This record gives sequence, C-alpha cells and structure tokens, in this order.
Amino acid sequence: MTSSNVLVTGGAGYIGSHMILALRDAGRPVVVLDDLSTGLAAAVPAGVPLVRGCVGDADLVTSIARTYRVGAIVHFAGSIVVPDSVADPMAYYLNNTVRSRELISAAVAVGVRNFVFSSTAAVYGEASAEPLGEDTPLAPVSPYGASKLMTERMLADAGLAYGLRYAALRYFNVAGADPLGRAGQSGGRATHLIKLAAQAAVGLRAGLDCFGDDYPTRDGTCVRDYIHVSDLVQAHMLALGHLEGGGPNLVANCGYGFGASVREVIGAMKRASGVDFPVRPAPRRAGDPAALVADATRLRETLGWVARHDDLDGIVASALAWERRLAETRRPAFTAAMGHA
Ligand SMILES: NC(=O)c1ccc[n+]([C@@H]2O[C@H](COP(=O)([O-])OP(=O)(O)OC[C@H]3O[C@@H](n4cnc5c(N)ncnc54)[C@H](O)[C@@H]3O)[C@@H](O)[C@H]2O)c1
Ligand SMILES: O=c1ccn([C@@H]2O[C@H](COP(=O)(O)OP(=O)(O)O[C@H]3O[C@H](CO)[C@H](O)[C@H](O)[C@H]3O)[C@@H](O)[C@H]2O)c(=O)[nH]1
Repeated sequence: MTSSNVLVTGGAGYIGSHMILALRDAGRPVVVLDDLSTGLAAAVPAGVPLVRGCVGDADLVTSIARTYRVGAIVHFAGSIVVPDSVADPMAYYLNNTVRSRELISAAVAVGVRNFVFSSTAAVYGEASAEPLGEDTPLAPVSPYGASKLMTERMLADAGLAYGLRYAALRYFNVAGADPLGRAGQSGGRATHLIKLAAQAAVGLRAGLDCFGDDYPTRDGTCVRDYIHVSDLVQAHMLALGHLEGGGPNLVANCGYGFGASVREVIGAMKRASGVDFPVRPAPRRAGDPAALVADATRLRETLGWVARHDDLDGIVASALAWERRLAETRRPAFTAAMGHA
C-alpha cells in the first residue's frame, strides 16, 4: 500500500466527505482542498487537514502537493445544479472546466501521477438507449454536462501527452448517507429528490412537487438509477487502487442498472418515515430525460466492484436517518435564535 497523501478536492461536500471516511478507514492519509462555497468545514473529520481555497489556484495546489507529498487527486470540487448551469453557463464553465484545467495542469507540473474525476450521466444528454453503456454517444444538453465532458476530454489529452493516469467516473443519481451515521448530505440548498423528500418527511418543507407525470415510463414519472453514496465511494477506492497498481485509464458508469420512478421514491420515503407528506403534481422540469439507467458492466468487470447497498428502501432510510440527525442538531440553534433558549 502506498503512503502518499490523497488530495480530495471538494472534500467538505456531500460525496467528498464520504470519500474521506473511506480513505481514512483504509488507513490512507488525506488532505482536503475546498473553497466552502457549498461545503461545510464541519463535514471534514477532525484531524484531516482542510485547506480553504480554490482548485483553480495553481500555486496553492502546487504548494499542497509538495507539503503533503500528494500522490493522487480525487477531484469532486465543482458546481452541480443543472438548471443553474442553464441560467449561468459561464459560471459553470469557469468553475467546472477552467478551474479543472488549472488543477490538472498543476498536478502534471508537480508530478502527481493519479487522478480520479467526478463526471456525470449528464454527459449523455437525452439518451434513448437503456441501460446506457459508456459508448453511448456523448451529447450533453446542459452546460453542466458539457462542462464535465470537457474535463473528461482534458484528462484524456493530458493522459496521452503527459502520462497522467486518470479515471473518470460517470455518476448517475447519488443518494443516501454513511450507514454508520458519520456523514450525509448537509449542504445549504437542496435540489435532489431524495434529499427533498427526506426534508418533507422531517417537516422541514411543506411537501414535494412531482415534476411531470406524463413521461413514457411505467407510472408516468421520471426514472433514475439511484446509487448509494457508499457504493459510489467504493468505486472511487477501487479506481484509485487500479491506477496506483498500474491499470489503464478508465471511464466508467456508476449506477446499479435499474431505476426507480419519482413516485416509487416518494412511496419509499413515506413508508420509511411513516409521514404522508403532501405531493403536488407540477409541470415537467426543463431538461429532464424520461429515464437514465446505467450499464455498469465495465465498473464491475474492470474494478471488481460489487454493489452492497442497491436497495431503494435502504438508500431512502439512510437519507432519512441523516436528515433526522440534522434536524436534531438544528433544533437547539433554532430555539436559541428565536430567543427561547
Ligand atoms: N450529487 C450527485 O448526484 C452527483 C451526480 C453526478 C456527479 N456529481 C459530481 O460529484 C461532485 C461532488 O458533488 P456533491 O454532490 O458532493 O456536491 P457538493 O456541492 O456537496 O460538493 C462540492 C464541493 O466542492 C466545493 N467546491 C466547489 N467549487 C470549488 C472550487 N472551485 N474550489 C474548491 N472547492 C470547490 C464545494 O464547497 C463543495 O464542498 C461534483 O463534481 C458533481 O458534479 C454529483
Ligand atoms: O422536487 C423534486 C425534485 C426532483 N424531482 C424529479 O426527480 C428526478 C431526479 O431529480 P434530481 O434533481 O434528484 O436529479 P437529476 O436526475 O436531475 O440529476 C442528478 O443526476 C444527474 C445525472 O443523472 C446529474 O449528475 C446531476 O448532477 C444530478 O443532480 C427528476 O425526474 C426530477 O424531475 C421531482 O419530481 N421533484
């Protein structure tokens, strides 16, 4: 096992904070770079160095790489809200593409050999095939997807030109929380279905909108391949080991190969919580494909990845448990702020 540090960018965010736990559980030293734009310092476990700054700051990245003897970068930092990317594409190309370019350049210049990147199913766009293999034509329909695809392309070119070794993992819908309750999705503005449903279940919001019920799917609502964050993080651990062990560069989907509809997710959350929160029918959300389901054969066959949490009820229950924990920790602060302490 290598003892060089792993630099986790975006480690104060949802997925990055779970990755830190997995690296620490495996005995790997970690350093985090995060600008805390959506992440929380409290999400970084005590004892893990957190450098507050931007991945586009090449001098800072170089200095971290030297100080901590970084041998690999796992790059989660980025902007993630698809409709925001439509409203302000330049902000997304800056934060996701331009700043990734600076990070990759600095990594190459300072001699970091291995790089794992958070890509997305959004690179496929309005895909018609199901499940989607990695060879599906890449035709992102949002600036978010395009900004990530450009970073994949930079990695491929940097691999050819400079020998950078990389894995680009295309996540489908990431959900759930650490089964031991050490981490979850905490960041400020929630947009993801399972997080919003959990908030409705704990009474943080009055209910939920169901965006569209006339899609060509089994119940008319959109189908997504929800992957538990712990299974996703395990794919990163395997990808890292694969690169460090000399395996070839890799692009791989991360999902289970089957999907759940919006109605099925809502039903699972109501069952798990026992709360019959209101669900309002709402118009389709712009840019939502009817169904996105991964063909994850490559992930299984190349990395030996095995899904361990591929059960919607379990995913939803872990998200709910985390939301309840957040509600408990918020309550005293809220009471104090209202002058009732
Ligand atoms: N959540 C999903 O379903 C999903 C799906 C596909 C891909 N992804 C990708 O996974 C990655 C992590 O997503 P997440 O859900 O944990 O989001 P998140 O917002 O919780 O985490 C992103 C983190 O990056 C930090 N950050 C943003 N820009 C930065 C910058 N320029 N420099 C330094 N830090 C910066 C934020 O403060 C935050 O801590 C993202 O790249 C996202 O595009 C997520
Ligand atoms: O209040 C809500 C929120 C969501 N939805 C629906 O639930 C489904 C899932 O929506 P999410 O917002 O949870 O996730 P997306 O599928 O839009 O997108 C996620 O997965 C994509 C890849 O599949 C990208 O990676 C993106 O970053 C990530 O947010 C969609 O049909 C959406 O319309 C609702 O009906 N009501």
